[in-house]
Amino acid sequence: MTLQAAGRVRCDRTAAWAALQAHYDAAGRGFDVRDAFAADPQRFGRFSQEAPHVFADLSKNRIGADTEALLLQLARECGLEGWRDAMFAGEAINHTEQRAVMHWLLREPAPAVPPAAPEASGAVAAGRRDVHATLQAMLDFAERVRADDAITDIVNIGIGGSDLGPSMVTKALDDLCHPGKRLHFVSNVDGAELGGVLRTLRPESTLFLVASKTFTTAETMTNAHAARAWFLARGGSEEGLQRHFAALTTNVEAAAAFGIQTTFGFWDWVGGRYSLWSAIGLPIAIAVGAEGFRGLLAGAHAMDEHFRTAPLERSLPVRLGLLDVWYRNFHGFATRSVAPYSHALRRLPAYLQQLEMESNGKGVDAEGETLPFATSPVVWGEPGTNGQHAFFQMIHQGPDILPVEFIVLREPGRDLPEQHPRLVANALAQAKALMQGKASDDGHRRFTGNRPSTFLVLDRLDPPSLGALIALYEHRVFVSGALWGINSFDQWGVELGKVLAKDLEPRLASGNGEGLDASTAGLLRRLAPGG
Ligand SMILES: O=P(O)(O)OC[C@H]1O[C@H](O)[C@H](O)[C@@H](O)[C@@H]1O
Repeated sequence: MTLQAAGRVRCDRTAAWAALQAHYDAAGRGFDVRDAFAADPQRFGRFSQEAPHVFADLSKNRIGADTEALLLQLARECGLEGWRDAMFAGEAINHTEQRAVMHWLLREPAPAVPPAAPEASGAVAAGRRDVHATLQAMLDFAERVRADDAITDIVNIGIGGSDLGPSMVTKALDDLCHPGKRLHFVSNVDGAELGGVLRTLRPESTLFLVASKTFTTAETMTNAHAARAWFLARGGSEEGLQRHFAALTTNVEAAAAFGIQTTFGFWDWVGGRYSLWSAIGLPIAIAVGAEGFRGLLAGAHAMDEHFRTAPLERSLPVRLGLLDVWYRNFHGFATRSVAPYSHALRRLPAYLQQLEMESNGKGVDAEGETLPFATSPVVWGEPGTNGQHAFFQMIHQGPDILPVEFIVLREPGRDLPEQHPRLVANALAQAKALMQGKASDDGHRRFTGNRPSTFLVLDRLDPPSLGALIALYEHRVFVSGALWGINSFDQWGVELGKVLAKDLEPRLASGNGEGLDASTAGLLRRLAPGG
């Protein structure tokens, strides 16, 4: 599909792009947030945004009202609204795989009366028919596992999108998790991970969930076969396998061929990194129950509606996505640090790395043409306050500007709530220090300030708020990807390494480097047994 056919215009081909460059040269480069606050008493209000379950303060960023106006013009000229509507209409916007992109459909509330006639496009109507029956079956299964005292350990075997979302969410909602169920996430093909978990388990009290959209991913299949062998070797029977293994996949046939009968399916229009809302979310449903899982979906749906209906200038995903474009393409800031001031959200940076960098880490536009500008920032981070005692030195005083995104909860979690004010004060202090800086005659003690940050606030870390936060990030990635003119929904960049690994593995035994480049051949010899 050409950009033009899709009603899209690549950002660098718009009038707004040139206007933004001129604006950057004239005012953006030298923009000082401290001066902007002094000049505009309304700045906090102007650059903060309420969205469902999430409040955002963008005012400590290097943007003025004129910057945002031009960025909004850019969004309109790029056809963002039409592209967003195409996603919500179920069009095959993932054109390199000829797939619709409808993770949002998984979050729609069940219709009071099932729709008789398809009122939307074919893909949406078909999806709507399937989603709720599958969801109900999965949630019923989750409730049965929760009620089954014989099952104490649930092992999710999956990688990438079949691991990061459920792993992050179950940690985030730990306060609400079933106290009698231990959840384990095994992703790496390094036997140390599965081996370490299996050592703590007994087959009769363990449920394995084999989570893989394709059911072909090498790491997951290797671990699933090893788990099955372990189960059978410890006295488990073939019938027992049926009670102790379930599959979460779009490839029901492959799961059956593996020997698993209990399968919860989903559809090719759910991208791996957007799949925690589907059957891939089963570990979440087991941990927090059907009601909790529905709460997660409801929060995400509220954010979907915000993204779908709010005018661009009041849309939080749009404002954040535009800021990303401004920083990446005009200021040249190459990274964004994510700093959740919440131990529970400690895996959010890892989750966002896949969501953002696998979606928008592309070097060609939708037509395959090489892009003359940068795309996804490197997303990285650690929970606060830990990061403060590690890399914040560089964020405060290093020569690079590293925008930070703080995520703060108004209400404390269950444990030691009296420590919460100290946590929150630290987040506020860091954001303030980054902006304000500190003058000193001694260069070592000088803080230049004017270092940008965004501050996201959730009232509490409950399923709806977390669902909304994740959906916010999904849509923000959509926005910047739309402007860059790329396909945010494929991931061809992960394929080459998979193919080469298949060729290299058998060579490891012999050290045979024939036909390989000198470096790989040399390493292979060094790594071969006795090398
Ligand atoms: O769920 P699976 O099919 O096993 O895929 C797991 C992961 O591996 C792939 O290589 C992709 O890079 C990811 O987008 C995907 O989430």
